[in-house]
Amino acid sequence: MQLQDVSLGYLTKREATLALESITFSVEDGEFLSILGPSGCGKTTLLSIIAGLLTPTTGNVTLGNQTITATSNIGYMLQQDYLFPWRTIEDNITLGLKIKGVYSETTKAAALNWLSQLGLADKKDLFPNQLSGGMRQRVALVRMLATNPSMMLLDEPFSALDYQTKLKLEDLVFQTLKKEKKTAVLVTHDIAEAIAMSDRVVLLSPRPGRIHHIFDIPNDIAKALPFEARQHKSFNDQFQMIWKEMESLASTS
Ligand SMILES: Nc1ncnc2c1ncn2[C@@H]1O[C@H](COP(=O)(O)OP(=O)(O)OP(=O)(O)O)[C@@H](O)[C@H]1O
Repeated sequence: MQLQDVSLGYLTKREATLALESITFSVEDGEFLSILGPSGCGKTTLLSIIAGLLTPTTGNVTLGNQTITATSNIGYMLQQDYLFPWRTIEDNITLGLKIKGVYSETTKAAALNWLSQLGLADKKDLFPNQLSGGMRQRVALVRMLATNPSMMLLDEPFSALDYQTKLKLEDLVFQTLKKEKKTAVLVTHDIAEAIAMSDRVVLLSPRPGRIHHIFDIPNDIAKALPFEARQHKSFNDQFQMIWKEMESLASTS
């Protein structure tokens, strides 16, 4: 996936806001990339552009050789799980298949297999309000995987969870996406989460959102499970380095 000189301005009746300016980077196939930055720097806007939901004012975004659009095969996992409360877990995880017109015995079996791999086989006939927050996010992960997307977009998917659940789910998501060799882009406020999960971290500066720096996470951290990565002796050095850069942004904005 490639972003080339992407800028986006929001126009309201009162004012024009340049939310993003000259954003250029690429994400390699199978790479896990995080976008980090202070509130209002344009992270969600950037993710919406990558998803094809917003069209950049200038520049372009391509996946393979094609410009990304809202119909590109991209999966989402968001802070809220957005499961439909009146549908069973099975109906929720197969809904995307039905919408895309690819629902069949084979694709349904694959979705149920994911549910089983993520430890929720016995929950398929329950409704979302009968599950814990962590389980619901696992269902959201299954729903995303069921349509076999080319790329996964994760917008703060762990931030509403308690700390223990969050750490466990980070490992599960990381392991699953790596096993499937999926390309993933994560938006987060959390420096430690970005380091623990990613191959690279893009730090945005605010007003307008620009690339401040792209950090390469050393392999011994990037390739380890997030929980193990957090225990690594050089993890804290990475944290301090990115923390200082974020602090410098806060003091200049
Ligand atoms: N629909 C909109 N109309 C006008 N301005 C907008 C709109 N959405 C976002 N903005 C502005 O664009 C800028 C970037 O917003 P965005 O939500 O992308 O930032 P963010 O980094 O995701 O913030 P946060 O971390 O707080 O969620 C902000 O100045 C915001 O006020």
